[in-house]
Amino acid sequence: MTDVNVAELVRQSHEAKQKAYCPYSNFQVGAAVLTEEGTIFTGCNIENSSYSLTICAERTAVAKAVSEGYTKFKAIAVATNVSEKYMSPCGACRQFLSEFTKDSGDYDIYMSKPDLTYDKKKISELLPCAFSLN
Ligand SMILES: O=c1ccn([C@H]2C[C@H](O)[C@@H](CO)O2)c(=O)[nH]1
Ligand SMILES: [Zn+2]
Repeated sequence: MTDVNVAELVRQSHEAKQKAYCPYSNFQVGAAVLTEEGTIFTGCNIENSSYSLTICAERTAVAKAVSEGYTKFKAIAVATNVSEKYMSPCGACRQFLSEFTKDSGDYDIYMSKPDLTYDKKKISELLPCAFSLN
């Protein structure tokens, strides 16, 4: 079991934000997910000219982790350039992140501002009554 270095996870989410492919919204988002084993996977939002095909940063990071064989998460950090409030994930991402509470337990999400301050919540706080087949 790995301890969470929150400052490092938040820092990596902001670094990932720089890779955002967002020519339509110019709204950069980064994410960094920490696995139970201690590996960090990062991701950014990836937009598309067919707008609805856009992939959010949170899902990019989790897809990278899962496709490398990691499904147990301790925490995920999300970064934007918004300094007025802590931005929380969209509904689709909340459901996507909830899926992995089955393997991980109810893990933490750190929503952060550009100054690297953050708000911590549980995935279940963001999406109570998540859809689940079991
Ligand atoms: O949870 C979210 C919500 C939005 N976005 C991205 C999608 C789009 O590229 C931009 C503006 O909505 O932000 C994310 O990456 N994560
Ligand atoms: Zn999303």
